[in-house]
Amino acid sequence: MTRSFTISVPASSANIGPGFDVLGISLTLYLKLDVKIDPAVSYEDPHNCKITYEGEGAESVPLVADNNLITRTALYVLRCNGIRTFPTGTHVNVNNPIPLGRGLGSSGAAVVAGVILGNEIGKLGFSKQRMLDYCLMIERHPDNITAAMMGGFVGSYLRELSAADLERIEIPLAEVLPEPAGGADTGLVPPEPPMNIGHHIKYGWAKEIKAIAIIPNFELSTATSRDVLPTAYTRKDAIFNLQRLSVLTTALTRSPPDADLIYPAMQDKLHQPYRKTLVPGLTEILASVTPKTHPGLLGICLSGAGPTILALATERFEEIAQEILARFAKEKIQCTWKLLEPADDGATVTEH
Ligand SMILES: Nc1ncnc2c1ncn2[C@@H]1O[C@H](COP(=O)(O)OP(=O)(O)OP(=O)(O)O)[C@@H](O)[C@H]1O
Ligand SMILES: N[C@@H](CCO)C(=O)O
Repeated sequence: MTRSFTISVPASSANIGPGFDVLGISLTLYLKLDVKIDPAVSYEDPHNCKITYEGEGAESVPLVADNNLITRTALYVLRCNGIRTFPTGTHVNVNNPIPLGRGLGSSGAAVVAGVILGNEIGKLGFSKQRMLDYCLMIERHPDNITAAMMGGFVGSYLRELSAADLERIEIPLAEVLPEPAGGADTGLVPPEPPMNIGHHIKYGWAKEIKAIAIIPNFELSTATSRDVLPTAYTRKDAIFNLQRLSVLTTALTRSPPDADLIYPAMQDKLHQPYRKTLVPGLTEILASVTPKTHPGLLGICLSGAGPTILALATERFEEIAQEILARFAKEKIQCTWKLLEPADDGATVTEH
């Protein structure tokens, strides 16, 4: 029997200033997979999976099942559960409006979509909480993943694992995800993730607050943007962030939002100062676009690992965006911008 369904997963912005690897907001820009399984159709593919792709990344994303992040993740979930390939006649059409490598959680959305695809195809019946465990074996900081899966404004942490569980999660990624094998099934059975790796809480969100994403026209991979960070911090800098984080999570829930409280609470000393070498103009933009110069602005930060800038505001969205666009233009960087809101439902599956 033919089956078709759509998986929808929102973009997300991690960190929100001081919440490095901890805070995430899902955003109303959705990666969509239209999946059709027709056993009467046979695709010439060793994994029985035909991938078609539209949108961001169409020129670069591989369309081979064991090489594409979405389907490779789905294969990992299936193989952990004793299923080697997609069912005969699987067609996955990807529609992706989330720009790649810009700090808007494109890889998080792809991993969440892949885990849900594996769960649906294998009829595994996992809860979102269990699916998060699978996601966290692949993308090992919980901020984007949790926001994309659960939706809304979320805080998350990784449970301290037992020595045995730690061994399972610390194995190299190549041994978790099936390696592209050019068609041959290596027979590898990947390790199942430990239970309940990630814990999260969903905060409220003041209805007046919208998110302006200013997206530069260059990619910055998360790996490169993490490579510039120090391995140790001073007590002073750790306390600086913790103090702000403790205020920010509640300040963003209060109506009307208080810019005097939120703007300073979105300052950070753990990642943004080090990433300025990778995002020309970053320090100047963060310091000069303020609630005083731009009424309506609440706070401003680097979105995830960058280079996108996220400005939270209640009004004058166009004006704020144009100011940041002009500042990037002085650095010879062209940008686009989008006005977004938290995507409350997170990832969803709709049967047709
Ligand atoms: N829809 C997709 N299909 C296949 N691969 C994807 C897709 N989206 C992202 N990827 C993979 O993820 C990479 C980008 O991941 P990266 O973590 O560097 O950036 P990001 O997730 O966009 O940003 P951040 O994690 O800072 O929010 C891409 O280069 C690509 O390999
Ligand atoms: N918290 C992560 C998000 C990027 O995926 C970082 O800033 O490196």
